[in-house]
Amino acid sequence: MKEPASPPVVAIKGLSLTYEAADGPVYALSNVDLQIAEGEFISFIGPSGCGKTTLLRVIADLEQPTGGDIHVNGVGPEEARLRRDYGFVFQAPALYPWRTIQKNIELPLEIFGVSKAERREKASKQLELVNLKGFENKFPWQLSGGMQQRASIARALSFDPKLLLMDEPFGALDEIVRDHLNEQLLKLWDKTGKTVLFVTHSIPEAVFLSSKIVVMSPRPGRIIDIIDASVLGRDRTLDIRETPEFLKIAHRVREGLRAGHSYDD
Ligand SMILES: Nc1ncnc2c1ncn2[C@@H]1O[C@H](COP(=O)(O)OP(=O)(O)OP(=O)(O)O)[C@@H](O)[C@H]1O
Repeated sequence: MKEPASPPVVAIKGLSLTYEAADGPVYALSNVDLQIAEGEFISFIGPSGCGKTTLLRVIADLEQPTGGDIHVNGVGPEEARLRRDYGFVFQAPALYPWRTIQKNIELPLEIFGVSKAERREKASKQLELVNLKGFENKFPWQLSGGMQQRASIARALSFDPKLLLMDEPFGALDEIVRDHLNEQLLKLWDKTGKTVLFVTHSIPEAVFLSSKIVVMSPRPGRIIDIIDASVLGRDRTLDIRETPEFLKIAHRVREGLRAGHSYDD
């Protein structure tokens, strides 16, 4: 008999968000429907202004939608946030320069009042997961950009959230470093079984990392295609990017982006 499907980690129905700007309304999200299952790696891709960041921020309870429904692990975004269901990684590592790497990773735990011994243990586990063992006593400025971003991933994972939200985390890094981090992130995903929501502008990055790719379009911000990439398996290495299966998915993403592009951009 078939196992009953577990409830979606993120369930979004008819979601809209309109910003009231000085020169009129901005339709950042319009009628978005999306279901994300546990353990998926979902990338959001689309041109600037299509609402990728807004969608992530709504899920993280950093913005309030103006219409529709959203549930995260079966509750509203606020309750999920208070329950610490999310970790958030931003484009800039945003580490505190006066704290060591260890102390930066411990920070969310410190805020939540976790004891010193437990903080140490949890931070050490995450340091190992992102391959930063041995760098715990360094300051952020002593680390490369890629290492700093790995430290901010460890910080987001410090209280072991079920959901990792990543807003263009590798956008500012050069291609070689980015490739390397993509491989490490896939391994981390496989090891931890987290559900990852990842914003990117890069087609190869989206296809390489994801189990599903959500293609978005601006004015109004909306989803125009959802592409299943599970045919690529979970155990991927960078050379998968040369395979016909990979190129076929990349082609479909590109077609989606082209169809949703307005040429007055
Ligand atoms: N606080 C705000 N007030 C008014 N408009 C906003 C606000 N935040 C975002 N917007 C607008 O909402 C739209 C969606 O923005 P959002 O940042 O979500 O897009 P994005 O797809 O993440 O873009 P990018 O790829 O450039 O980061 C854009 O037109 C943006 O200018």
